[in-house]
Amino acid sequence: MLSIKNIHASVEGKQILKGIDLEVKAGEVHAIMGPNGSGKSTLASILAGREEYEITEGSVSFLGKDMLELSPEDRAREGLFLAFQYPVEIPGVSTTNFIKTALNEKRKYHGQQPLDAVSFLKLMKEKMQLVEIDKSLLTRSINEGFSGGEKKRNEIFQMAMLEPKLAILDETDSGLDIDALRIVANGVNKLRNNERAIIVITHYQRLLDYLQPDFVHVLVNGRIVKSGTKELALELEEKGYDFIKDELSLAEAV
Ligand SMILES: Nc1ncnc2c1ncn2[C@@H]1O[C@H](COP(=O)(O)OP(=O)(O)OP(=O)(O)O)[C@@H](O)[C@H]1O
Repeated sequence: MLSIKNIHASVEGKQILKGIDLEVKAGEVHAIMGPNGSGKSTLASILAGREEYEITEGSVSFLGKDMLELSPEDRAREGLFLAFQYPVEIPGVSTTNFIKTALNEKRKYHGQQPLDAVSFLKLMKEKMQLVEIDKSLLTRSINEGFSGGEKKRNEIFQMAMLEPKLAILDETDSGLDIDALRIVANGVNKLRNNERAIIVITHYQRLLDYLQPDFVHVLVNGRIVKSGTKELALELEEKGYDFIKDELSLAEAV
């Protein structure tokens, strides 16, 4: 599904990613954790194709294609979805219209007819139940005046509607109350299947309790310095990042 090899990236001349390697297969859920400022969102941004990030070395293949050669729009049409850490407000555009346009663009790219109004509404209804989102939010301008939790739930609703091959959730758990966290995590779990991969960027073990990732990676200072199973997240919760930094300094000294 996704193969990241030796990615180096910089922004405004500052090197942030210093050699990332990551292999993600269909059906897998990967969690990326790491201290503030270590480069987690930057990794998500370069995968989505944000232009201010310069990739200075390395390659990314997505579904067998050279991802870095694709425009951000084509990456989305190919099946990439990014749930933003800070979802943007788009005044004057309702979530419903936004999703309808995105969905039909994707269908057109894959040679399919636009979804008719009845099928679209049926799909909306089904997915609304999945993420337990209030109908009134969908007719309002995207994210305008939404609470932090509503914005995050709206991101997962968009994911449910667009049915991506690869979803990257950047701190989707931040700002959620305990019930909303459970609802969002359950929504994500329902969207798991053998043909879809999910990368979750998070600071909190609690989300991973619900999601049960297959792999956990720790990103420190622009590199993945440790990978493991979900037990690694428990160890991090207990010991903090210092033990990894200590291991790193020991390895460097040796
Ligand atoms: N557009 C930008 N302009 C300048 N610096 C940037 C930009 N984007 C990221 N950086 C810098 O890159 C570094 C990594 O930031 P990034 O947001 O990727 O970290 P993160 O691991 O996601 O952090 P957090 O856990 O706090 O969200 C930080 O020092 C940040 O200030």
